[in-house]
Amino acid sequence: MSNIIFFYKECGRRVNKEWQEEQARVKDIQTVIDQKFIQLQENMGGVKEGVIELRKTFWEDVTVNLDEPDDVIETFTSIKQQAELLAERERTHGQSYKQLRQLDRLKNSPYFGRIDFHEDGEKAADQIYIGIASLMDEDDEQFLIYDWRAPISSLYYDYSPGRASYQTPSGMIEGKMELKRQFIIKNGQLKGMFDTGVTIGDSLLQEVLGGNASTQMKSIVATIQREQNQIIRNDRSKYLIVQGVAGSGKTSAALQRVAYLLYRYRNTLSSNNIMLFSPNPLFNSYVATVLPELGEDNMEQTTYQQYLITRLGKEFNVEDPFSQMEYTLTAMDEQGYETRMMAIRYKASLEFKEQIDQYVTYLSEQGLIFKNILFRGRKIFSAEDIAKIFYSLDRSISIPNRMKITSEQLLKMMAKQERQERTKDWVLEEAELLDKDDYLEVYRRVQKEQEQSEETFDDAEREQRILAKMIVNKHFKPIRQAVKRFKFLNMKAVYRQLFQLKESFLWPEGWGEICTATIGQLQANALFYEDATPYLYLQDQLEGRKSNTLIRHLFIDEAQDYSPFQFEFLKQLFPHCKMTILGDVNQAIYAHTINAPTILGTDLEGTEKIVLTRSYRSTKQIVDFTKGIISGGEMIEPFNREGEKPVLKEVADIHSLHANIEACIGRMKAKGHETIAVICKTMAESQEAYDSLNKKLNIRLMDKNTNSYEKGIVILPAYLAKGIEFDAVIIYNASKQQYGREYERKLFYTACTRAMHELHLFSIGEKTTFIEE
Ligand SMILES: Nc1ncnc2c1ncn2[C@@H]1O[C@H](COP(=O)(O)OP(=O)(O)OP(=O)(O)O)[C@@H](O)[C@H]1O
Repeated sequence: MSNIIFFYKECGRRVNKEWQEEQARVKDIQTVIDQKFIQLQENMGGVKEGVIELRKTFWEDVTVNLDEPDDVIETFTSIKQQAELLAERERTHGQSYKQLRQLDRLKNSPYFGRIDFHEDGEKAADQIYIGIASLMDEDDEQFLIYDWRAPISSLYYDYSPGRASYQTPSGMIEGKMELKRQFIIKNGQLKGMFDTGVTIGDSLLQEVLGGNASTQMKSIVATIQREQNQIIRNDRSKYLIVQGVAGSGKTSAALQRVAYLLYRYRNTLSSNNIMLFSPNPLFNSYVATVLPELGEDNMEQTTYQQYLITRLGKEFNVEDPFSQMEYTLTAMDEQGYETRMMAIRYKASLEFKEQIDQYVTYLSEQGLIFKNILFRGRKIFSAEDIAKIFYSLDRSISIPNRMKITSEQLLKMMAKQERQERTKDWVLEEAELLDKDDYLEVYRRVQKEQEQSEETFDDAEREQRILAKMIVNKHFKPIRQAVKRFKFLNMKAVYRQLFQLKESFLWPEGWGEICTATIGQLQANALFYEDATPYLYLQDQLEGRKSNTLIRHLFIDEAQDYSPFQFEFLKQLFPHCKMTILGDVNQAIYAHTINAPTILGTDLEGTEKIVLTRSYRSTKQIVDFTKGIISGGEMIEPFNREGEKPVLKEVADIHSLHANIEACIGRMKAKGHETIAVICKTMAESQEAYDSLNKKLNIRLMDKNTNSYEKGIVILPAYLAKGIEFDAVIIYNASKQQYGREYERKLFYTACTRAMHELHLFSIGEKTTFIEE
């Protein structure tokens, strides 16, 4: 940073004067912020007291009168008005609190950029200062700072001085950019400033990227690159697909895009309308601070596995993708391995989806399997009865609608059975065991009936009748609910049957073995990861789609890991959503991606594609090394940041490996690297490495349940390091034996591209052939 200050102070009187003017402006802005802060606090005090007072006196201003129906309505209206008033005050208070936090952030670093833009037809250029939020002057008339997401701010990211234009809701504005300046302001002090050319502050980017890796992702608003800005501000496409090389800023751009959308559509879109699907829980927490840092609430975050568990977790032991990955990487010698690999690939494909669609057509005519409905252990409807109802309905009605009609008919018939049940002996017996609360309830109902009915009944008889009704109703309730939720469909058996049908389906080679393995698994109430999506897809075709309409924008990060089948399923789940899909084909590490299309190749209507080829994470030396691992790596351009060349060392055995790694870690620490990762191929290898290295080093083992990490030394398998980065990376054993199959090439690439400043590779014996000479 000192270079930049030095540069400016040494550049003569003119520059010095400008420096002073800018420093003075920073001071002036601070004064305005202080005034606004005080004013807002005063207002807030009033609002806060108002809220407390209103909560206290809530019932005093409400007239409660329940005598006549009209009075009840009036009371209800009065409570509603009071509640609305309170909610409004609470909202105002919440907003003011948010503004206070925003001012606090601005005070430290009010802006990072300035452009002087001379709009065509205007007399002079305007000075536009750009920061993470906008700020008006004391009279709320002029912008002192423009939000980085404002239309005019895009000039800063898209142009160098010269002719420039930007889009506004009312059309294109053209003009000339006369100056583009970058600032570094910390703790309210101007620390550096320089005028920039084409790209935004190469030097500033150097500074930012040269720093230590962080355990939480940072916002990049001050240094967004032009190509990233195209992603962030894209308003048009239904599907925005970003293929970006490792470290090209896909995740960063995605998060700034969320902030942009929240700003651009602030009247219609809020953070709970946006969802991010991320690769694992660790990644979820890694990115969780970016939006709050920008003054926005976090979007909804989930992983695909979390979704699967919500829907299937109660019925099955659902395998997670990491266990599947561990299997595909370690079980090569186990019996049935090839079959499983084949199954993983086939069940991820659109061919399998088509077979399921065909199966659904078949089920429309025959073959649906139902369950008996039991009441107190007694069958009240047999599976056959239900099948009869279902298949007696007109075949032109869709399956989900027929399910609905069947459910309604069953409910009707159940109501009849329920009435008959009330006179049975067990009801009387149970009545004797009722507790006090139940009796009170019965008494209350008896009273009510008495008031309403003109006939006179024997109270005891009335009581008995109500009691019986209550008891039977209680027992029927869960069954009724289950029927409403179509639980009478034997979904597990229907899915299993798919693997038992031979005729009229076009099954792939090896299908017989796939079927045996799948059925075995289902019988143990377990579901392979590759079965979970097809299972839910089939269920939704039969029971009706469960679509989420709250989410209006979906972000899928690490999208290369999703299968075409999963993508179809997601589209069905989020039918009205716009999607931003980000990934890197070279990091497609799951077995289903072998020789298969990824969703990054999607070409649906409304798709726009952006390719990022510049890598910002790693030094030039690391990028030059990693681009040699994959085919087509020539197109990857490193950002010009120098570092040491990656080092590979072949060692004789595991003892020597550990001794070398210990020494290497010692050197890394001495150089000031704060996050150092020993990346293994699998969890099994990570555990082994940990057990040994742990004896001498303070080291943490990360597994699939880890959801945050601190600075220090960590050991983890490559597939969990996805999306995150470290100052220094040590590849535990880059041998030919470990990384020998073509399938492991991308895993190896993913591991190596996690390094920001230093990469060290060790190999027991001969190194992998993925490393070029
Ligand atoms: N414009 C930028 N300004 C500053 N830093 C940037 C910029 N773009 C990317 N970076 C930095 O580069 C690193 C990689 O970014 P990010 O993780 O978003 O890339 P990615 O494409 O998602 O990577 P991967 O696919 O390898 O997980 C991060 O440290 C990020 O802060």
